[in-house]
Amino acid sequence: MQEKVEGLVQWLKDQIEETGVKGLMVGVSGGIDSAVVANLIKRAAPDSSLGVMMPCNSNPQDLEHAQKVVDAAGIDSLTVDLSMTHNTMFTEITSQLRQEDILNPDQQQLADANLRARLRMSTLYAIAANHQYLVVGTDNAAEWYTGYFTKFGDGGVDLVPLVHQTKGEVRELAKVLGVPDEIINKAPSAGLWEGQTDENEMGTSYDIIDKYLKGEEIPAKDKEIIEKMHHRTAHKRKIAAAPDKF
Ligand SMILES: Nc1ncnc2c1ncn2[C@@H]1O[C@H](COP(=O)(O)OP(=O)(O)OC[C@H]2O[C@@H]([n+]3cccc(C(=O)O)c3)[C@H](O)[C@@H]2O)[C@@H](O)[C@H]1O
Ligand SMILES: Nc1ncnc2c1ncn2[C@@H]1O[C@H](COP(=O)(O)OP(=O)(O)OP(=O)(O)O)[C@@H](O)[C@H]1O
Ligand SMILES: [Mg+2]
Repeated sequence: MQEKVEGLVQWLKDQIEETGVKGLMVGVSGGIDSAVVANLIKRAAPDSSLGVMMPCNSNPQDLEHAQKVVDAAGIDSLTVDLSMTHNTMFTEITSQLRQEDILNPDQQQLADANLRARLRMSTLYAIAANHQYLVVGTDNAAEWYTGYFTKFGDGGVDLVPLVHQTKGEVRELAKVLGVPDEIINKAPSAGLWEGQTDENEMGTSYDIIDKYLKGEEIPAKDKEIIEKMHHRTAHKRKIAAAPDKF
């Protein structure tokens, strides 16, 4: 794992060198993926790395966890509270829809959740432009393969260092990097609505997705869920479709 840490840190340093930017930044949620990225960017750019905490009508415990991550990593940080912006924007959007266009409650919850992820992306890019930093994403191999991220939200980033690491490998990296146990041991959540956990929403588990990615046998019902998610989200891993030139 130590070798992997060094390889990823070197890769991040190379990206700074090749692109000519001044540093790297990440949204810090209080979850394990962003905790690992915060530590990696701090090592790659000790004096020019930034963690941004962005509560958005979130559970207050997320912010406490995010602060613990920032403190343990020793990374510079700032907090931008997006709750009011989100309320105003979502209320204004839905008030403009015609009655017959009003979404069902599940679709509405998803639209609301994805708006939060995209407000975070907009915030990160506003700060990145100011600092001349790159925005570093946190998607791991399991999230990337299943498309379990918001297109142009948490998926809207410049670098994706963890994209070949299974969730299990992210946990191992977190231990080596000194991420607090409380963060390592909690259930992965997008925190996009009260009580959301990744594994409940997906209907399968990261352990099973990791096994699938390593070519190991998994139950047929999980295989079906994973392949369906992968197929349905192919568009998120490609650039926008364009017609042939004529
Ligand atoms: N075939 C196609 N070709 C091109 N574009 C296509 C398309 N199908 C849908 N689209 C477009 O994509 C949109 C749907 O994609 P998207 O907006 O991403 O939305 P969607 O995939 O429906 O939802 C995002 C999922 O990611 C989860 N998430 C989000 C953020 C963070 C985390 C986390 O783990 O922390 C998890 C979230 O809980 C939810 O399950 C559609 O509204 C449409 O605009
Ligand atoms: N409240 C938040 N403040 C700042 N960034 C956030 C916040 N919520 C989500 N993000 C960003 O969106 C990313 C995607 O969230 P995701 O839940 O997949 O990762 P995580 O929270 O780091 O880890 P876990 O999957 O274990 O919850 C986060 O890693 C982080 O960069
Ligand atoms: Mg999370």
